[in-house]
Amino acid sequence: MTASNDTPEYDYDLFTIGGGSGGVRASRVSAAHGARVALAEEYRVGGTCVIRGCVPKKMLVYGAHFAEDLKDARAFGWSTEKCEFDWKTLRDNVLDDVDRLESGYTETLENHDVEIFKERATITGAHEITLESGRTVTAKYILVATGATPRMPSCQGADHAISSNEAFHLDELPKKIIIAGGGYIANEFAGIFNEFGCDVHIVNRGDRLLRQYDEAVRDRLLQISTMKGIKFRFNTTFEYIKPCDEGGYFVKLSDCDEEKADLVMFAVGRIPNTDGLGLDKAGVELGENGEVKVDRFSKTNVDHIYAVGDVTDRVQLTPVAIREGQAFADTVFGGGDPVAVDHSCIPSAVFSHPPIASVGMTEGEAKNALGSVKVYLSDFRPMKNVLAGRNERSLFKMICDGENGKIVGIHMIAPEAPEMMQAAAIAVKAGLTKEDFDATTAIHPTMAEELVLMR
Ligand SMILES: Cc1cc2nc3c(=O)[nH]c(=O)nc-3n(C[C@H](O)[C@H](O)[C@H](O)COP(=O)(O)OP(=O)(O)OC[C@H]3O[C@@H](n4cnc5c(N)ncnc54)[C@H](O)[C@@H]3O)c2cc1C
Ligand SMILES: NC(=O)c1ccc[n+]([C@@H]2O[C@H](COP(=O)([O-])OP(=O)(O)OC[C@H]3O[C@@H](n4cnc5c(N)ncnc54)[C@H](O)[C@@H]3O)[C@@H](O)[C@H]2O)c1
Repeated sequence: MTASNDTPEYDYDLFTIGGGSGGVRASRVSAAHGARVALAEEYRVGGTCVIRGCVPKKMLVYGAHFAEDLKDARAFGWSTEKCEFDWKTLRDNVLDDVDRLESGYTETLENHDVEIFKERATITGAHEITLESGRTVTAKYILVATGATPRMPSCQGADHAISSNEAFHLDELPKKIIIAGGGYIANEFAGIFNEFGCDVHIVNRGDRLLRQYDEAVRDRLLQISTMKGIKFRFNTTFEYIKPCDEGGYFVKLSDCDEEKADLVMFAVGRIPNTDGLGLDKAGVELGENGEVKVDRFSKTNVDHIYAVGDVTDRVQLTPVAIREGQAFADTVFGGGDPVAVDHSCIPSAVFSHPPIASVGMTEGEAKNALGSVKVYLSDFRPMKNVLAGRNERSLFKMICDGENGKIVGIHMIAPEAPEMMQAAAIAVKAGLTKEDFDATTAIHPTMAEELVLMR
């Protein structure tokens, strides 16, 4: 594209606010299409996923899993009695790798001639952006890719609690931690802290964990997590958090006696970052949770302002933000037909211990949508767990359309379930049937072979 020749009246063809998964992809690809691009990032280039989300979280999950592997190793003949865990070593290695990734993302943008402003940006006019330093610039298009921020409930003393942002930087591990929430972050960090030997308590406002996942895998996670020592309380809210003179906090939950904990963490959802962004100055419409409202091409009600990623509160996942950023760049600067992201059948995973992975409809959703469904189950103890004496069963569940056998959902809880699900999701997205799976020869001995052997 040759937008630079078409728009000499603006400083840039595109100004992206937010250097996370969506903003970086959109900026890099727009620049590759020939646009003159600038990007503002108020914290660190790479955004939530790279700096304080998926990537460092997954490294902690790996680190935590050694606790079980080292224990299980004894049944395989290894002596591991003298093994010790040092939190600071893991924390610092993870933070060093985050630094490395941040440099990589910055370099990629610079190699594509994207100008980076390492400061907060706000919209101050239809095409005008003002940087924290006071500098004002103009752009033909503005992309809002500001992500989301942890929601902090408003009980007395809520400011004593940490969010996932701080969890990566702790000076020491808490002996006892109370985690509010029952979603992705609560379950992932409960698994991490529990494996490191902390006494973990999950407190959920509602009556179920991970409500968007299939009931069978959710129940299995609750059962295994309880067996591993994580404590759960449902239908409970926080009344207060008060600091204790000798360190830690007094915590009062509804219907419970006051108790002591070393740390309280809130993981109760994330709210779109639109506060004070100046979207009102440009007439951009927001939804009731502050999310930027967009059409299927990620365009707001204002023709030259687009939004991608968590700030639109469609699906808060990195690969979705990246796809939306790519589609935006191709639509606006690619010179071809507009590209919309298909938000159906998105696979996802919870990196709990063990992890959950899922694609498509749950059994309940399928029954509501289709009426007649056929469900196949495989409930098994992985070979490695049998030898290790680990009493943890895995569960695979396949939901098919009762009329034509088309697979409409697969749900798993098993070691490496997310790795297996990525491949299975291709088949579900492509509309394959149970017969197609049955026609595929198993790879033996694997856990994944259960996918083609289900009855
Ligand atoms: C603990 C945790 C674990 C997660 N794990 C996973 C996972 O395993 N898999 C997965 O798919 N997803 C995961 N996610 C979700 C994933 O991180 C997000 O969906 C993804 O990062 C969204 O990308 P984004 O570009 O929309 O926003 P972000 O990556 O949040 O980027 C937005 C950027 O905008 C910047 N910004 C905001 N306002 C301004 C402003 N006014 N001026 C300048 N800069 C601004 C912010 O500093 C931020 O860097 C996790 C999230 C968390 C919190
Ligand atoms: N593996 C992954 O892909 C991954 C990992 C982490 C985060 N994420 C993304 O980040 C988003 C945010 O994660 P999250 O775990 O914060 O939110 P979530 O929406 O997954 O879960 C929020 C949970 O908090 C509970 N809750 C709400 N208010 C509460 C209160 N006052 N007290 C106690 N419980 C309360 C809800 O019932 C719900 O169970 C996710 O929706 C997901 O899109 C993805």
